[in-house]
Amino acid sequence: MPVALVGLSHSPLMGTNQPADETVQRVDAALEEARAFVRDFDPDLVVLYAPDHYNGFFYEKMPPFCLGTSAESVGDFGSEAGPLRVDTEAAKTIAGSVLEQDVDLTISARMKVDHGFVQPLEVLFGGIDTVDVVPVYINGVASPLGPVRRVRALGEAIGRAAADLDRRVLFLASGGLSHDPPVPVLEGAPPKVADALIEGTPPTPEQRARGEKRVLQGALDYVAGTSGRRELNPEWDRLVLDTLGKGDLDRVDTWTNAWFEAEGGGSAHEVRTWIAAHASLSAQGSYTVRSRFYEAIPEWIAGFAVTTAAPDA
Ligand SMILES: O=C(O)CCC(=O)/C=C/C=C(\O)C(=O)O
Ligand SMILES: [Fe+2]
Repeated sequence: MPVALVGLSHSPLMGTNQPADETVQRVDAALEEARAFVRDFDPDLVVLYAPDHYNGFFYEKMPPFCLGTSAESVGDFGSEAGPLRVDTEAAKTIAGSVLEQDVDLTISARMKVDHGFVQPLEVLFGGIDTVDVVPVYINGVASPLGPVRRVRALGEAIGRAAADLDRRVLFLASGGLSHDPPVPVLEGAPPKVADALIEGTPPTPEQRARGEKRVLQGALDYVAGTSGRRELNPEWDRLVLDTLGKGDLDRVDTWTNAWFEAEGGGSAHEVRTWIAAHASLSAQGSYTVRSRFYEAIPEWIAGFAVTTAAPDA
């Protein structure tokens, strides 16, 4: 079946804490190129790999991966709230096939998602209800994390499952690359924060506003060079993009979580979504990158990339 891939960084600060006009114009051009690629491919199903930022997944039960047979956006950081257009039948078929392939997978019949899922749908498709989606959560923030080879195994299994569908499937990765925004951490958290991370008590509007302000302040500190957090790392980001672009997934298998954090910061684990999407594409043979944009954008706390890829003929 026809397949294609788009990799897209997300940032909750896109549109609110804008970098210089020239940067915005370059990003817009890259996004327009990705939109043209998607229009040309004309997918009728999007397998969307994205992380969560303690809006849908909590430590009471924290799965490494979860496929939604239905999903609803919480609407954080001004992202669209409401139900995603999940193709429940396709989601169930893919989940069943993955499990049959000996890869464990949690499913959710009522998955809550945040800007990590919503932003790529808004950017590429103009909203959360314009294209059929199978949302796949990949834990990229809540330690402990398993080895990235398990992400590859999941991605390949989903790729094989998608091949059995009579659909035009776009594998879409949301997140990464190097970035270290102020996302809460359970270890050492004060009791109230720990409770929220474990139990997932929905934040009040005031609490949500405080979290969003904290991220904005984090970005202002990044720009000023006073954040004290891991700097963006363009060299590392290019290495990651080169390796994924070449389809060298055996090398990816050797990457450790400690290396991700040392080189890319705490949220660099979001690259897991890119690994999953490339593994899905690789399940149908070799592929070639069709376009690639990269720029380190401190205003968005993001090593920011947009890439497209398609199978070799
Ligand atoms: O601190 C909070 O309450 C919210 C933190 C948050 O959601 C940060 C998100 C950052 C990204 O999604 C990112 O940079 O990838
Ligand atoms: Fe994120």
